[in-house]
Amino acid sequence: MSTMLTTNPKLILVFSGKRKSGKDYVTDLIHKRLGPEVCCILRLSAPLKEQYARERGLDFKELLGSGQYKEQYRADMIAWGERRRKQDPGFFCRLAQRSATQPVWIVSDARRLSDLQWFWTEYPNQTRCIRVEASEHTRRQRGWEFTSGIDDAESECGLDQGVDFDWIIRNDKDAPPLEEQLHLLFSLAEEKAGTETS
Ligand SMILES: Nc1ncnc2c1ncn2[C@@H]1O[C@H](COP(=O)(O)OP(=O)(O)O)[C@@H](O)[C@H]1O
Ligand SMILES: C[C@@](O)(CCOP(=O)(O)OP(=O)(O)O)CC(=O)O
Repeated sequence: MSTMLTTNPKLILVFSGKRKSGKDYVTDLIHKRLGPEVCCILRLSAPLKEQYARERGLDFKELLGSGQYKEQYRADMIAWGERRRKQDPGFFCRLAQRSATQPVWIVSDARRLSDLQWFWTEYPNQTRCIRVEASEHTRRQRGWEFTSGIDDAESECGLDQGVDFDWIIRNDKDAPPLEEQLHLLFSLAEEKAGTETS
């Protein structure tokens, strides 16, 4: 199924990172700083969870949350999503961007090379890839526990090698403040959106 690309963004920031590394925390911070007129957050997992919840009569909002509810279904959602991606690697990317109209898009949850390749192919000049990193100690403090079949599978490891990220954001207590690490990214976004203040 091919979806017409509905708008032409100036900048697409594609984030990835392990569970509890802080993808949502960092992208929410950027969204608050740039504002909803300038940027929107696209979650590739949102259309997946919406369809999965509909098919199984589950609570979509709970699946979008960060609690234990989604963890119960994560393995099955991964398998369900991978079956869809096998037929059409860009399926969730197209659905996630269909109503985006702002000049800056923040994709908060890329997990596979096919996710990055879709954006690089459709928007080669606008796409930048950012990796959010946190130590396992930090992630455990945030509620992460290693789960075999998930944390050693493509959903969590698909971008561990072979990607030359444009930025790496270290999201640990001993890392430089996020505002400092994100400074150049904020400047780029404001320049591309034409909102930079001199
Ligand atoms: N720099 C930070 N300072 C304080 N809390 C953080 C920070 N980064 C992440 N968190 C918290 O850790 C938890 C996991 O972060 P989240 O962004 O949901 O991770 P991910 O989306 O990568 O799974 C959330 O409760 C979030 O509020
Ligand atoms: C089936 C998934 O889309 C579920 C992703 O759920 P979240 O995006 O909520 O995950 P984290 O925020 O990293 O904990 C993963 C996939 O492989 O597509």
